[in-house]
Amino acid sequence: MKSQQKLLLMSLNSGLSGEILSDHFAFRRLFSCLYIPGRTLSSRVTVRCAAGAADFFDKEWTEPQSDASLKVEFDASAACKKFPSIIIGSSRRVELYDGGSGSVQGREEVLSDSMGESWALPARFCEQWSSLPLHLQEVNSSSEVLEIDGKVDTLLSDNSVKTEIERLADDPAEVEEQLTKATASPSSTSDVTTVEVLLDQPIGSLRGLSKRQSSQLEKLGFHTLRKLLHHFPRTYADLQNAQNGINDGEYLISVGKIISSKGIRAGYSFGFLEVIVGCEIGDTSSSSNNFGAYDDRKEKKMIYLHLKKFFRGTRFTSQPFLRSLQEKHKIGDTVCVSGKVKTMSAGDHYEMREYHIDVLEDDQVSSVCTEERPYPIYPSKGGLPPTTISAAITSALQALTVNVDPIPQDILQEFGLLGLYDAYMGIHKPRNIYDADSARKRFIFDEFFYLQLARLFQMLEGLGTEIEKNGLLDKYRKPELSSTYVEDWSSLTQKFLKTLPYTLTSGQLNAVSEIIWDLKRPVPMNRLLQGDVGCGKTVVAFLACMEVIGSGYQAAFMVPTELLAVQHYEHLLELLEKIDLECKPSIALLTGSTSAKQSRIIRQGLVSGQISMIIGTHSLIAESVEFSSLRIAVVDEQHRFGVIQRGRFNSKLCYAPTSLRTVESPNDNKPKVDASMAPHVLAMSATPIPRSLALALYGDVSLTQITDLPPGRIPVETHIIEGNEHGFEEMYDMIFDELESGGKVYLVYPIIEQSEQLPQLRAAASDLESISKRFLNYNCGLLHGKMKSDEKEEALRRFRSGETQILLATQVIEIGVDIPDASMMVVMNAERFGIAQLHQLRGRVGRGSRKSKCVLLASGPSSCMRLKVLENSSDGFHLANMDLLLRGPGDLLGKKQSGHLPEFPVARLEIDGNILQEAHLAVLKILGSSHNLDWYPKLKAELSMRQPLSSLGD
Ligand SMILES: Nc1ncnc2c1ncn2[C@@H]1O[C@H](COP(=O)(O)OP(=O)(O)OP(=O)(O)O)[C@@H](O)[C@H]1O
Repeated sequence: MKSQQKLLLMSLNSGLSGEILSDHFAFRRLFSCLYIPGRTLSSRVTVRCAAGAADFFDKEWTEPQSDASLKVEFDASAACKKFPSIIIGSSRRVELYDGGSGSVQGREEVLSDSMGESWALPARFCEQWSSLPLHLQEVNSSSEVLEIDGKVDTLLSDNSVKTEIERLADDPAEVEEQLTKATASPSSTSDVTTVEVLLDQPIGSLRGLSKRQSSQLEKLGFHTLRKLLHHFPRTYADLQNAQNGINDGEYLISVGKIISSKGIRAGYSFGFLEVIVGCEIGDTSSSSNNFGAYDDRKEKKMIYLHLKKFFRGTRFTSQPFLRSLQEKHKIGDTVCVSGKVKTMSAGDHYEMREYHIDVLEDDQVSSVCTEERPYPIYPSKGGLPPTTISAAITSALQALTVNVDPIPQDILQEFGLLGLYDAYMGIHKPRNIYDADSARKRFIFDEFFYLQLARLFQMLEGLGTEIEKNGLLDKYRKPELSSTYVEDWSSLTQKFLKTLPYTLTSGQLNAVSEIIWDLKRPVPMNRLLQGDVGCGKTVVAFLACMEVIGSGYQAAFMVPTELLAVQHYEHLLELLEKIDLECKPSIALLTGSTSAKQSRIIRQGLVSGQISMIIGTHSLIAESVEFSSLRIAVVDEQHRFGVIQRGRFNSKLCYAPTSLRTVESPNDNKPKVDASMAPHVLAMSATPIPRSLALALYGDVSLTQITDLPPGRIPVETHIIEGNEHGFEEMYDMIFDELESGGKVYLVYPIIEQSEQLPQLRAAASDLESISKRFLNYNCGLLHGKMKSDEKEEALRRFRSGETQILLATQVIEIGVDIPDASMMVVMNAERFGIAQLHQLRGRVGRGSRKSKCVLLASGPSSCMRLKVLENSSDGFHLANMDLLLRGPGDLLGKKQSGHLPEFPVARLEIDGNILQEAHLAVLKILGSSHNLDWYPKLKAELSMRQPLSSLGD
């Protein structure tokens, strides 16, 4: 039969389902169109597809089968191989609700409640698809079974639908066209209303919330469904991790019952709360346990988690206070506990000092324990229990519809993204951790996508002709890299280059050339210089400053700490020593410790132009500091500075180059700059960022990367040692050998003074005496954040000069400290530091030609495992990725970052650069096809609903 050859029969049992359908966007749209609120989930919908579409599937699927309720059971992977664009599992089934709680009935109620009765009516629904042929809109919602096939079409209660779909099926291109129109046509403005109406519904319209709860949610900023749905889980409980054995120092999530809760007064001004939770887990030690983690035959055992919180101060030791604490935790409550565990001397007892505890409702308990789904744990907000938030989110999810997505299907398809509906479900109700991860990807994509869309859209709007607009988009499609030859650098820059005690690496040379090219343009530069620790960024920035000074302007160099400011100042003075006196620029240092008198002299020098370069801390951006002609602001390790601070340089507009003492008089080659032009900004960072990021993010920020290290560097040999008695002896022996052979050693500590609460942590000041005694023939120094500025400088100076050979320090030395002959570092309680932080710390050694060592002392065997990545790699980018993987998926969400780049609630710029690139391409594609977004009304509406750009850190 003719139709048999070109028809694909698909029966959708249990709702509109079938992964394969959801992965082929044309089908998916068709189903979206056919979905009618009010139909029960058991309805079967069989759709006849065009021959071209049928070719997508293996032969047997093109043959109608005798069983009218043909099941979609096929080898999906075979189809995937044949058609790589089909990604199985990238979308959830087109289920409308989660599990049992989600019935159409429920949804209808929510919708009708929140949107008025009429919304749930088929006619109202079809209004959303105004461009669909009329008779398709008139489909009768009472059709229990809608099937279109030669054999079963009698079941159709409305022939018009059949006719239309059959007609469309004859021409696949037309199917596509109709469906595209249905979703993206400029005329389908009612879709836009749907999305806005849905996501931007006031929170009060949610079903199941009491007045008090909704006003509480309102107060906490959850004004709309959108706001609520963007309250992502902090982590997911995966009970499997407890089933697989527990190691000291591990992050554990477990469910159990509270068996005791006591507020204890342990001293005059010292009290603590101890909550004991008993959890039943699989006994891995049992020999009979060869079964899977959830196998019933597995033997169980109880473990006891002692959750402890300490309080210092007399008012925290009063009985009423302690009683109120203990009463907060009711014996018998089932709770989900997460945190780092420490083994206690009694077997099967573990202590948790930093933990989260969530009380579970009865129904949650069963879902956590039996479903094996990741269980989302929400951060509490403003005292509202996470369970209330979670319940509100569940209601909000029920109010969503599949067509809630403003991003067109073809873009989702092309970039392998979940639809928005699936993403919300995936993040809040994942079936497995991969669901949550795919959902996360979608939200990251959105963050990057809308930011870039808004920027480019605004820029396009400002342009007059189509040619100009296409020209702008072309610029973003093909970013050009430009650089300046050394011969074209100012003579001061060239002289400075010649006096350097080393030759620039090719990475440094390219970086300087790129930056100088920018400096010569009459528009403010906004450039990020990125390179791994110790690659030599400082000298590149110095050269950029020389270029500006050589052209008669001033430079400011801002660093996050006084230590670093002094270090850079002294380093620069040293480098300038060989420059002829008459052209030597005058340099000044301005920090919080600069005396008032000195500071006044410096400020006068800056205003008069007597000082051509200033190095300092954030005091540089104080209102009282003014410049005569500031032309470049270098911001070192800028992630330590807020965006606002950096932006404040812009207010220090430059005037004309006047009475500067520099040699080079302005010449004719000098660009004609606007006297009030904002200064160029050069930010420096060791945080690894993908190359595509800068342009993609801002459009006007350029990225320069140094990818090589100065020659002669020998990779730092890294040792992970367990901090037991034997480990410490081994470490001391290594220090001794290093000192004997003329090396210098940093000992890095997590804290300054020993603490009662954290007795397991080594402390810098407390260890000074014992280390000094142990290494009697050597001198020890101490450096930490609580010391006065001059004491810190002195400690560093003594270590640099070799007066001390051992420096006990805290993480103050993490950033920028440069003592090239320091050859060994020991990090105590290394697991207390993040991987990226340890990488930065380790970067303090191995900066010279001497072979260096780094010893990471771990508190227990499980921490050793985590630190192993540092033993195997010294690549900052790789380590940033590993850091994230090791911390687990829980940490992927809701992590705020600060710094030079916009703040993204979900995205992590160090690792999500590829998604950013995809979002960039998607934006170009969309704006390329519709400059004013008229073809994409949903997107246009979404843009207007999103936060203004300024709040994204611009
Ligand atoms: N081309 C080079 N050849 C040899 N040594 C160099 C070269 N460039 C820089 N150095 C030296 O390398 C050391 C590290 O340089 P610098 O402090 O600029 O690194 P950085 O990139 O700022 O590192 P960090 O991010 O750790 O602060 C310095 O002692 C510097 O003098």
